[in-house]
Amino acid sequence: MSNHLYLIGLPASGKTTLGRQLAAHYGRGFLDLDHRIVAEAGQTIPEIFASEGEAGFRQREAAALAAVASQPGQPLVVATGGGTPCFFDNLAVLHASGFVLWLDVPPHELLRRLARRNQAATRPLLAATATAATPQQALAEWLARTLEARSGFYAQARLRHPGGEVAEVAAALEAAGFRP
Ligand SMILES: Nc1ncnc2c1ncn2[C@@H]1O[C@H](COP(=O)(O)OP(=O)(O)O)[C@@H](O)[C@H]1O
Ligand SMILES: O=C(O)C1=C[C@@H](OP(=O)(O)O)[C@@H](O)[C@H](O)C1
Ligand SMILES: [Mg+2]
Repeated sequence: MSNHLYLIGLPASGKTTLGRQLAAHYGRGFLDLDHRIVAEAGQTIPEIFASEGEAGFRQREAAALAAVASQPGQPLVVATGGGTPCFFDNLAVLHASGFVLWLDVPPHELLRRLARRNQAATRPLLAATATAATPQQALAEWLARTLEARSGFYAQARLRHPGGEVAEVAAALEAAGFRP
């Protein structure tokens, strides 16, 4: 098992964005689990959801995580997808193979980021909110509902942090016991 640094949290919490920055900061490789799933499937995330349903996507996600967790070589910074820790035994796999950071960004900030053009288009779970009569309200409700359902998983992270400047997050990680 490896010693990866995993980022977990709701969509738009910045797992991909901050993950890349942390990888550069620590001189580690960066891996986005969703990008790996897309490369292996030869389909986009919305295409996978359309052809195989969420169940098919979750199978692919668990398989991709298991492969990353056990891959030999240098430890990486890994951005997971928003649902990754909440299915199968993925949370145990995360803890067994690295340090888990929950990017806990307030829902009003997630709402602001996700309301931007095209953010819902690449995230099939949000697609229905974009075509709702009141998209902002539908998005806010989805975020509240999803945080409620997932917070018990997210809260098991070694560190809960709102994100921000990479040096600040790195200092918090090291104070919480992360060894680069
Ligand atoms: N700290 C931040 N401040 C403002 N916007 C951000 C921040 N982090 C990410 N974003 C923006 O939010 C959107 C989603 O970020 P992303 O890194 O893809 O999140 P995730 O991988 O958690 O879904 C992107 O448009 C990104 O530019
Ligand atoms: O929250 C989720 O269940 C999902 C989040 C997405 O990743 P991001 O959190 O990077 O948007 C992606 O894995 C898929 O659309 C499902
Ligand atoms: Mg992402």
